[in-house]
Amino acid sequence: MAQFTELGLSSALLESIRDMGFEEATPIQAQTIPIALEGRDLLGQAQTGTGKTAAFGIPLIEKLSLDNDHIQGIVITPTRELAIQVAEELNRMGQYKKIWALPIYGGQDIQRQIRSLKKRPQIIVGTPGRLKDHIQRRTIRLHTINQVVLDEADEMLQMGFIEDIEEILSEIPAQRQTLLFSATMPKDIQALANKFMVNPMVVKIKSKEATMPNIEQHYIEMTPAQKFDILCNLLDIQSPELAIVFGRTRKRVDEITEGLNKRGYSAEGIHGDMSQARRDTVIHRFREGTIDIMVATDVAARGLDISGVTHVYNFDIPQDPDSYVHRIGRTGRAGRAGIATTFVAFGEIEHLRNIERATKKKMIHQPVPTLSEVITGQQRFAIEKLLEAVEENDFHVYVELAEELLEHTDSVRLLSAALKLLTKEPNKTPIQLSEDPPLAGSWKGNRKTRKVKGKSMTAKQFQGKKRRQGKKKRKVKI
Ligand SMILES: Nc1ncnc2c1ncn2[C@@H]1O[C@H](COP(=O)(O)OP(=O)(O)OP(=O)(O)O)[C@@H](O)[C@H]1O
Ligand SMILES: [Mg+2]
Repeated sequence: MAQFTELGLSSALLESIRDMGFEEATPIQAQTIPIALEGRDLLGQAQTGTGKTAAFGIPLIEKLSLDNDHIQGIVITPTRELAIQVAEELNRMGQYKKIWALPIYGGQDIQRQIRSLKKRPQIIVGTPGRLKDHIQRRTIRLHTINQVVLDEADEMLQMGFIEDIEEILSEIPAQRQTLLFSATMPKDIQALANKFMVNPMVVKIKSKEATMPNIEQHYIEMTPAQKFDILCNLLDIQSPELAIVFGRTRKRVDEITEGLNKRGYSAEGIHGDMSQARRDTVIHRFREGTIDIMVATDVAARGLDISGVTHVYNFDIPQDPDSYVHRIGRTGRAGRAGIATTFVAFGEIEHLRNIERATKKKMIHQPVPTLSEVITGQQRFAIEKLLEAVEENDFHVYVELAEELLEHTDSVRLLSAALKLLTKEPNKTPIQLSEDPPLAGSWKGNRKTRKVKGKSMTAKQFQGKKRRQGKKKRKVKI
C-alpha cells in the first residue's frame, strides 16, 4: 500500500481524497497514477472493487487546466447508471479544485443536457450512443479534449458499441492521452488499444484468481422449477443487508421481481427496457436501502458500486466467465466481505466448470437449503433484531407494559412468544415463472459428444464453435 502523499498530487486533490475517507492508495492506484500523470497511454487491469475509478479519476482531475473553460476530459462507460456514478465520484474528487463532471446519457431529456453543457463542464462522462448524438448535433465538440478514459471497454465491445467509440475517438485530437480500465481484458481489447492508443503501458495487478478472495463463492444444483423457492429460502436463511439477483433476460427479471413482491420481499427490478426515470429511482432506492433486493439483467453487472451489497445471487448462470466476474464483483468491494451464490440447472454444470477454469477459483458446492435451515435462519434474524432493539434502548414507553405482563407470565414464556411473533414464517404463495431453457451450449451428460441444435458435435468442434460465438456480440438484450 502506498500513501497518496507519495504520488505527487496537489493539496486540492489530497484534501478531497482525505474527505472521501481513503487512507492509502490501492495497488492499481499506486501503480497507475504516476504513469497517468506523466501523460502516457495506459491499459489498467485490476479486480472488481479495487478503486479503478479513482485510479483514472485522480490523474484526470489533476491534469485539468483551470485556465480554460472547454471540455478537457471525456469518460465513456457502457451503462447510464455507471456514467452517473462515475461523474459523482469525479465531482467528489474534484470538489476543492472546483472541477465539474457532467453525466450525459440516453433516456434523459436532451434539451436539459444541452443547457447543462452550456454551463461548461470540464469533464463529460457518457454512454456511447448519447455522446454520438450530441456530437452529431454539435452540442458537444471534441477538439478541446486531451484526456480520454474508456471504463469497462471490453463490455462496450460486447455490447456492439465499437463503431460508436471509433467514431467518437476519431474526432478527438490525436495528441491526447487515452486510458482504458477494466477488471477483465479479453484479447480483442488489444486490437482496440493498438488502434487508438500510442504505445500504451499495461498495468495488471497480479492476482491468483480473477475474482476477489473476500467473496465467498457457492453454487447450488437444482432443476429450473426449484429456482424460485430456493432463492426465497436463501434470502430467509441469509437475510442479506442488500442483495442483487441476476436474471438472464428482461422478462425473467420482471417475473422474479413480481414473484418476490408477492412473497412479501421488498424487491425492484432493473433492465434496459425500463424508462430511465424508473431505472434511476430503483438504483436510488436500492442505494438508500428503501428496497433491499435489486433484480437485474447484466445491465447492473458492471462497475456499480453500492455499499452494503452483501449477497449476489446468479439466479441464471452468467453467459461467460467475464460476466460472472463482474456480476459477483458487485459485492466484496473495498475490502468488505461478500457471498455469491450461483444457481446451476443440471445441464449447466459444465458451464460452471468452465467459469471455474477461467477464474482459477473453485466454487463451493452447497446442498439445496432445507426448511429447518430456513426456520433457524429466520429465528436468528428475529433474535438479531431483538438484540439490536435492546442496544438502541429506545423503548421506555413499553417498560411499564412489560412489568405488568411479567406479573402474570414468567419471562421465558413471554420472550418465547415474542420471538415466535417476530420470526417470519416461510411464505408459500405459489409462483410460476415462464420456462427459461438451461443455457444453450451446456454439456449434457456425455462429455465426448453433445447436441447443438440437434446436431452431435465432438468436444473440440464445440469449443471451436463456442470460440467463434464468443467473438460475436451478446445476443440477449440487457
Ligand atoms: N484508496 C482507497 N481506499 C479506500 N477505499 C477506496 C479507495 N479507492 C477506492 N475506494 C472505494 O472502493 C470502492 C470501489 O471502487 P471502484 O468503484 O473504483 O472499483 P473498481 O475497481 O472500478 O471496480 P469495478 O471493476 O467493479 O468497476 C468505492 O466505494 C471507492 O470509493
Ligand atoms: Mg469501475
